[in-house]
Amino acid sequence: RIRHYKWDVKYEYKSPDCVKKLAITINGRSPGPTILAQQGDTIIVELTNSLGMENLAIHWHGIRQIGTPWSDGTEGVTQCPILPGDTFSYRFVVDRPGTYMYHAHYGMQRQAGLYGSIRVSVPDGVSEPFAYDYDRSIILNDWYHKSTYEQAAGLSSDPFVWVGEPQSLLIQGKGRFNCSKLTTLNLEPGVCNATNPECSPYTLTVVPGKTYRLRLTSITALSALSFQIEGHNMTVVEADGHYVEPFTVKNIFIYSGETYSILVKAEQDPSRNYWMTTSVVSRNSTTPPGLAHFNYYPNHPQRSPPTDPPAGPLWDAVEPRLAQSLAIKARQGYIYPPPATSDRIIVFLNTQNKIDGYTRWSVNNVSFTLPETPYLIALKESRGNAQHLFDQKPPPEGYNFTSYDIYSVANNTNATKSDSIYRLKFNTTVDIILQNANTLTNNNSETHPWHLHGHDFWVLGYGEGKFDINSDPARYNLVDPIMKNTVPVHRYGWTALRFVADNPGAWAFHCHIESHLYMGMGVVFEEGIEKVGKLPSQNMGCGITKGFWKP
Ligand SMILES: O=C1O[C@H]([C@@H](O)CO)C(O)=C1O
Repeated sequence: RIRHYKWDVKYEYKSPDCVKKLAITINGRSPGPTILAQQGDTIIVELTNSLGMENLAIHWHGIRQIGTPWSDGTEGVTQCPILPGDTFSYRFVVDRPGTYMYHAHYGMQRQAGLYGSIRVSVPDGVSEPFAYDYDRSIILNDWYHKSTYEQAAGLSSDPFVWVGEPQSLLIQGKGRFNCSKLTTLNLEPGVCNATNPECSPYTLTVVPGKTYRLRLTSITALSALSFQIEGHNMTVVEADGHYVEPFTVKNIFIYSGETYSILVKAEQDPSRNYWMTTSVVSRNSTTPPGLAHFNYYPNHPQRSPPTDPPAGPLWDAVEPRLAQSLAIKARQGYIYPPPATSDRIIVFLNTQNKIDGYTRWSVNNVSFTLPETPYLIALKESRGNAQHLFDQKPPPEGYNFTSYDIYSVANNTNATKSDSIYRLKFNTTVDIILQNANTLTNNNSETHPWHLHGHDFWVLGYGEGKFDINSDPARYNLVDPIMKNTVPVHRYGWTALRFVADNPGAWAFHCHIESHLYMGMGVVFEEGIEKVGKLPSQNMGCGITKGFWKP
């Protein structure tokens, strides 16, 4: 079946947390429309850029784009940006059931509000390994009052201006900023309006006794989150489109770019409402929790619960977060075991660096920059000129394991910027070890959610401290590891992944924190480029392809 959408993308004033701000909308909405599809459907999104003065690209996060690498929507990697006024047609197949998302992948545009849910159901006649009565999508997000322009300019300035903590957390696009705190930012009357219906709390109405599948998606710019429903347990059943061996928790940790399905039964006292809350973990954040109503029918949806919202977990407790990461296993009966060995092991040391006075993030001391010609085009359509279009020197496969101290501020004066890429032999098995380290601040290491385009990977293991190639692989879970497309690397820890390079194209792999990617925290993989079909001409028009057009 073909599902055809026509989307118009523009800036509009919105008040998602009661504070009026320019937000990017799709057909007037942020979050944008939910894509509802069935496994095997073809999705066509005809996207018109009505932003007026800004380019655009949309990434379909979690969709592998098998056979359509040009529809991945990653500006600079798989396509030229969509220019103001232009219409671009994304076409791809949703080949697996599960919970996914879409969002802007141009500059730091995602955090201006361009995002939404993708929900792919199983084909008719196929049943899922768990039961529920109702299915709902909930997107968690953080929200800044400053514009993307101010933030991006600060990040690429010397002296560096950090974006800081977000002002609000949004649950399904709604939050609530305390207007009395809006003193210095903007004093125009009407800028903060606590009675604006746009920022009335999100409510999920439940029928007593019924079970709800909540598809949680985090699309935060910065924050790692905990999500909890007062007085209710939740059973985790899906992660990034893969069934999880069920486990029950009181709160779930979710990192930017991840999705989870949880089952919640409405089995508490039905005479009242309950809080759903989300709060920041892993950063000592000033951002207040986001609040929503878990509304037992027939109570009024906007009636506040009689209790105080439950406090989330302590922001700096790493143990429970690591424990959740370790608890996520593939569901019995749905295990796709990884190949027993790999052909190549690449270690990615994550560091914060100063390069020419600018604050950057690096992988193995190389900070990523995008080339003028997107890689897919450079590799496919450069007519023999690819070597001039990006740095051909292969980027490093690891770091100096013996001498590098991950617990100290690095003296990485040798760090560089580069647009070189990792070229993977087609159909080989690749292991990636994400190694965390200290930032430029003493005694500080941050959590980074890494997202891979075009593939799912097996999560083989997590550990604390420095990964040891001689002993740690013995701890890998090769029996029932979950497959995901986004995974956290915890502070001062490592995360080991395995994937098969079987999807012809050029694929980004990066930290899903918007500012960190902007500051260079990513890499690109190429595999099987010779198997990629002819690129649609709509992907071109920048870099070397500018010269292809003849009147
Ligand atoms: O990239 C970042 O920069 C700041 C800080 O390290 C320097 O101000 C921060 O918290 C980040 O995550």
